[in-house]
Amino acid sequence: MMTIKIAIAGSSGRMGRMLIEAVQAADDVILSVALDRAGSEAVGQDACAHIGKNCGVLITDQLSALQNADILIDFTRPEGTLEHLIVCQQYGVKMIIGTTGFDEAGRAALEAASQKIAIVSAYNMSIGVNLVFKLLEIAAGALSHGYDAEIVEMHHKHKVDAPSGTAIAMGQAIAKAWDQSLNEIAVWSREGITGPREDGKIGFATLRGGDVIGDHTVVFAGEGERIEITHKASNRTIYAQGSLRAARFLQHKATGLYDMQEVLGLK
Ligand SMILES: NC(=O)C1=CN([C@@H]2O[C@H](COP(=O)(O)OP(=O)(O)OC[C@H]3O[C@@H](n4cnc5c(N)ncnc54)[C@H](OP(=O)(O)O)[C@@H]3O)[C@@H](O)[C@H]2O)C=CC1
Ligand SMILES: O=C(O)C1=N[C@H](C(=O)O)C[C@H](O)C1
Repeated sequence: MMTIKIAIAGSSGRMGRMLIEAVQAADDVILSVALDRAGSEAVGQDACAHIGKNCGVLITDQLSALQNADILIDFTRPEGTLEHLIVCQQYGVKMIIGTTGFDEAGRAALEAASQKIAIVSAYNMSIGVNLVFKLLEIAAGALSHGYDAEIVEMHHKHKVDAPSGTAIAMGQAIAKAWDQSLNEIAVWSREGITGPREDGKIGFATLRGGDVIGDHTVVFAGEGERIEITHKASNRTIYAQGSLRAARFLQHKATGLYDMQEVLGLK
């Protein structure tokens, strides 16, 4: 069994810490690089300090350290991920990207880079949410007439993007089943005298507060009944474990852009 050398970006972030812990606990991966951005107080500290361990990998802001990794796992911000993407192409380092909030140009950059390196990019790395995407395909296919789709998500108060990447991906799954483009039929928020709801639209509602890790509900509301499909995360370890599955999957890929459905064999 080959040990995969893992680099982690945003090492002192909520997901970065969780990923370091997961890498430490697994026996087929090893932490070789821990990155944080220049100016972060974490730079120079041992990457495992938050779990009361000394793993001998110091957090660095030097992206050239990436040449010591096989795969970078990146849960940061779009601008950070896009910077890392350039360096990963330079050194032939594969990427697992959990960062949300990319615009069209950002997504195009990932697509272009995937001709040089293998990338898994997914707005949600958990098995549960990826299974929900499948359920949504079935539900939306069966409920394409006479049902209104609404997506409600709630996250912790530190989250900076809205709606969540997962909510957008859920909308995309429904729109695809309806043979539509999400941008054409999404109602991203509502306020004031909105008029009656139009048929065929997908509505989004965003809640932020406290320490909620990630709740998503899709409602299909019809005359006389309502179907609700909900996923609630209670621990970030689901995203870290999904990322490690993606790392094992990427071991056998040289180039290409993949999602978690492909990693989990759900496509
Ligand atoms: N796909 C999935 O399954 C999941 C995706 N996410 C996504 O992951 C991302 C991170 O979430 P979370 O860990 O909660 O966020 P945090 O804010 O806790 O952590 C972000 C980390 O990235 C660093 N960072 C911020 N900007 C940059 C930059 N420009 N360059 C390099 N590093 C940077 C931060 O450093 P500093 O503190 O110095 O700013 C911090 O260490 C979000 O986009 C979130 O939506 C989250 C959970 C699951
Ligand atoms: O920022 C978060 O925390 C999360 N972000 C992802 C998203 O935007 O969908 C995934 C998960 O919901 C947690």
